[in-house]
Amino acid sequence: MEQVQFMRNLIIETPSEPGNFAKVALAIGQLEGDIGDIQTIKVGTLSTIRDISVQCASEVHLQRIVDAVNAIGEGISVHAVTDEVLQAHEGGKIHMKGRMEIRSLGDLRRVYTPGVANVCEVIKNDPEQADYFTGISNTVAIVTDGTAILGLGNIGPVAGMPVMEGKAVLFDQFAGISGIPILLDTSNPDQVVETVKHIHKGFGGILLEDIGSPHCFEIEERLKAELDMPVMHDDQHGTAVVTLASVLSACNQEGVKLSDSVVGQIGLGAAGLAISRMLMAYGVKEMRGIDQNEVACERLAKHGGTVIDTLDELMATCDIIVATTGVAGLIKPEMVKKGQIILALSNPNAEITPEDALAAGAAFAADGRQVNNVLGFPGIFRGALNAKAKKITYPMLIAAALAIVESTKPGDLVPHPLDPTVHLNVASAVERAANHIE
Ligand SMILES: NC(=O)c1ccc[n+]([C@@H]2O[C@H](COP(=O)([O-])OP(=O)(O)OC[C@H]3O[C@@H](n4cnc5c(N)ncnc54)[C@H](O)[C@@H]3O)[C@@H](O)[C@H]2O)c1
Ligand SMILES: O=C(O)C[C@H](O)C(=O)O
Ligand SMILES: [Mg+2]
Repeated sequence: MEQVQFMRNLIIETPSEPGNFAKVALAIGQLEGDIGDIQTIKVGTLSTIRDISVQCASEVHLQRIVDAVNAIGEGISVHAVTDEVLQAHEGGKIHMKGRMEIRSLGDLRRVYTPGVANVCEVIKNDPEQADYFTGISNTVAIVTDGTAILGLGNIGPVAGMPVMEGKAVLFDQFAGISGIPILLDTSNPDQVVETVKHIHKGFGGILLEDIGSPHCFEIEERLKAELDMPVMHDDQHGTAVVTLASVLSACNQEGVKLSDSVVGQIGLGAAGLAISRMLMAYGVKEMRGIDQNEVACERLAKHGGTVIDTLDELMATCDIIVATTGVAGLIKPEMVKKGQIILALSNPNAEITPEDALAAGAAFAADGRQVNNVLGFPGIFRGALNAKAKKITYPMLIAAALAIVESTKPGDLVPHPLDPTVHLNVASAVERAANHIE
């Protein structure tokens, strides 16, 4: 047999009758695939689905095994071949779970009818009691139309669901917030605003996620104006907060002032424009920017930035470079200026890897895995919800950025996302800013 090199999991459906799994095992075994763990995912009356791990020698060997299983016929088929990342997503990453266990009829009557009716009456007579007797004030809608999923582009809301589930897991783990994905099948600002307004009563806040530009700007502005609750487009402001924090940390460590620095922003979409606006508001000496889209460039100019004609010119004239284009490898090592700070933030793949940027002479370099809005949005919403804030204001965002700077260890650009103190510090700074406490 060829040398064993890797393991894959095959999701295989068989009719729910004895003997069918044996046929699958035989087909795999005859080709010298080595069966490991077997997990039954679903048992239905008609068919059963199992996750079978198989060690294979190569991709070609794997394909032969898949073909052999499919060739059995008789209702047996391979639905998917997964790896460890896909496996971590099987069944989805989130699940709505009760906070009470119902063990007795007494419990049932307290948690459900008739007891619950009294709670409904309490809330009917004083709607603010919903803050105490429901989970609404601790629940945030994660709303996407799927038009700018990471740097993958307009792949639709369903394909973007793994990102939204990921944001929900981060909300839960870092801020104790229930995040509920809402997938919209429209990008029309009127319809998005109308839909979110009609569902907002079940939520304490709205996180807009991976909604592309330019429609994201109108959607966020209108929702902020029309709803009395925290609304934030993560890719704009969550990213801008974390970027400001990392730029401040880099400047502190280099002994330079942001107000003496020229910053170049590559990509002026949702993330890029918000980063530019925040850095300008924070007093950067000059904000330069470039985008392949003329309207995006005009937006930067309208907000006081300088549009630059070529990427080479931008790279050659700025002390700090931030890139949010979604285009992997856009920045070539030969474009990097010695001593530059380079934040290439596109996910899943950066415009230049930190290793390449540092090797080319950058003083500091990071990518979108390190400088990531995960450092911002959980704590920002925790703080806003704690303060019962009606809006997420600019001072709250600046407070969040400064809390991230304070949580950063010397020598680092940003804190470790698994360091729970950063999320607590951001939450507390945002809550204080919302309550105008210095
Ligand atoms: N690290 C983070 O926390 C973080 C947060 C938000 C977004 N991002 C990343 O930033 C990227 C953009 O996200 P977005 O929400 O701003 O998307 P977007 O679609 O709103 O903006 C992308 C912009 O880049 C421009 N662009 C594309 N190719 C270009 C090129 N070759 N030269 C110049 N401009 C170019 C587009 O015209 C557009 O204006 C994504 O890859 C996303 O993963 C990272
Ligand atoms: O999702 C992330 O990892 C960060 C950001 O929201 C992005 O769109 O890339
Ligand atoms: Mg995003």
